[in-house]
Amino acid sequence: MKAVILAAGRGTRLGGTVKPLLKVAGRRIIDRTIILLSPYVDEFVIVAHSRKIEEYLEKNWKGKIRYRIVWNPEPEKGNGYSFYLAGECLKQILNPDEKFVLVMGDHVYSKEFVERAIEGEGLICDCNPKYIDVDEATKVKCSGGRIEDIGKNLKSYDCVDTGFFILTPEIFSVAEEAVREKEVIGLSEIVGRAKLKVTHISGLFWMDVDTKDELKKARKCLVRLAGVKSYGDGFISRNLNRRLSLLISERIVDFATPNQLTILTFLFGIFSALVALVNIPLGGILYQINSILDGMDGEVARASLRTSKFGGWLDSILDRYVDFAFLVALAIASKAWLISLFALIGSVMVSYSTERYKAAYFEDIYRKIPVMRYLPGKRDERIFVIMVFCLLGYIVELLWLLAVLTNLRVLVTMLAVWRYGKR
Ligand SMILES: O=P(O)(O)O[C@H]1[C@@H](O)[C@@H](OP(=O)(O)O[C@@H]2[C@@H](O)[C@H](O)[C@@H](O)[C@H](O)[C@@H]2O)[C@H](O)[C@@H](O)[C@@H]1O
Ligand SMILES: Nc1ccn([C@@H]2O[C@H](COP(=O)(O)O)[C@@H](O)[C@H]2O)c(=O)n1
Ligand SMILES: [Mg+2]
Repeated sequence: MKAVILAAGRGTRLGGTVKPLLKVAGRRIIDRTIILLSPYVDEFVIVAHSRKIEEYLEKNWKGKIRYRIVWNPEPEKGNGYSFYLAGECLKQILNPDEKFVLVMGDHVYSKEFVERAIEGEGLICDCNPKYIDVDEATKVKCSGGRIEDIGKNLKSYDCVDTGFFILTPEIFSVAEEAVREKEVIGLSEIVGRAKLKVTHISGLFWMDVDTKDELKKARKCLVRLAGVKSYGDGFISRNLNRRLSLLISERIVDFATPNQLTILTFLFGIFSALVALVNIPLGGILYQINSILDGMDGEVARASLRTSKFGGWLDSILDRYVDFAFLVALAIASKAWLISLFALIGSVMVSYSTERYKAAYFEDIYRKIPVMRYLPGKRDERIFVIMVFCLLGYIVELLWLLAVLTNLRVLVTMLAVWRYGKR
């Protein structure tokens, strides 16, 4: 499938910025579009006006994707003219009934939106837009599953235009006719004339980034939506830690990489263990802060489409070292060596048992065996309990609780896998 990205806009409301090169939640808009469409698209046709786009693609995408640039020297003629120029190029390479994707260069889409939209037909519309200012949106009046009327100033409308289209080459004749008749032509007029089919998608994230406020909102939404893991977060993480880590993640997503955050969080965790050697209450507080910060790497990774097997593996490995270091600090402070050993083994085995399930069954245990999600003893819960007991000064009691809780959880995990998780 081919994809057209209209990237010839002048970005007037953003001071002439080349909007497709704007960084939103750690990814330039054009990168996010290419990454999300690449599983479905074998060649991109990018309509551009700025040489910066050509230079950027040359530096970052040459050899990784097939693309060609169509120059639009007259962006003032409207995005319909840009689409017409793309058509003049696409007509040479598309079969008569071959579908292709058309997206706007300044729109940001979630992975879930693209997965649904790519299966659609015609103009992808949103009946219940949750993230945009509807007053600014292009509205669509439908009749019989097709566009009856389209424009920003419609009084009566059924949905809004998401800027995502699944088209066929027959649209090009409509574009040619429109360009012959008018000096300035909008894409809306072309698809309106064509009475394009409409596919409705609702409740999924997409945004048109035209202003600084929309840029900030898109970043915040992407971090919050993609930032949280679907499963695997414990009670403390879901109800406390994520609320705090997301606030930080949305402020640093454009400046830090997931792996940098993993390493920084690890160093902070080791620091909390060293502090615990001399001041257990303070060490406990720092350990809980470390636990909160440990959510940032994944949040930034998911929001910026930069998750990696290595990063996830590194995150998990370094968490074990932090847990080990802190429990060793408690053992030294309490001199309760034997029970500390059992607490240490149990803590590591909680993580090992769930991660080993993933390696053995190639499934997430929390997805496959839902009851596991409610079993206490996940890292966020352990660390919060450790902080409380450190503040109260009950270290030996804490070590006994951890030793019993963690090893019992591993036993229950084995029973749960035996009962529910075997193939
Ligand atoms: O003992 P468990 O809970 O199994 O340990 C898991 C934990 O290390 C995961 O780390 P991640 O960064 O994904 O989870 C964070 C927690 O560590 C923090 O405590 C919490 O506050 C934060 O919100 C995140 O949930 C590893 O990825 C797993 O591999 C590991 O099993
Ligand atoms: N450097 C990293 C760190 C983490 N990830 C991914 O995030 C998951 C952990 O999510 P948290 O929000 O709980 O930290 C981890 O399993 C990886 O999938 C990453 O890709 N790179
Ligand atoms: Mg993490």
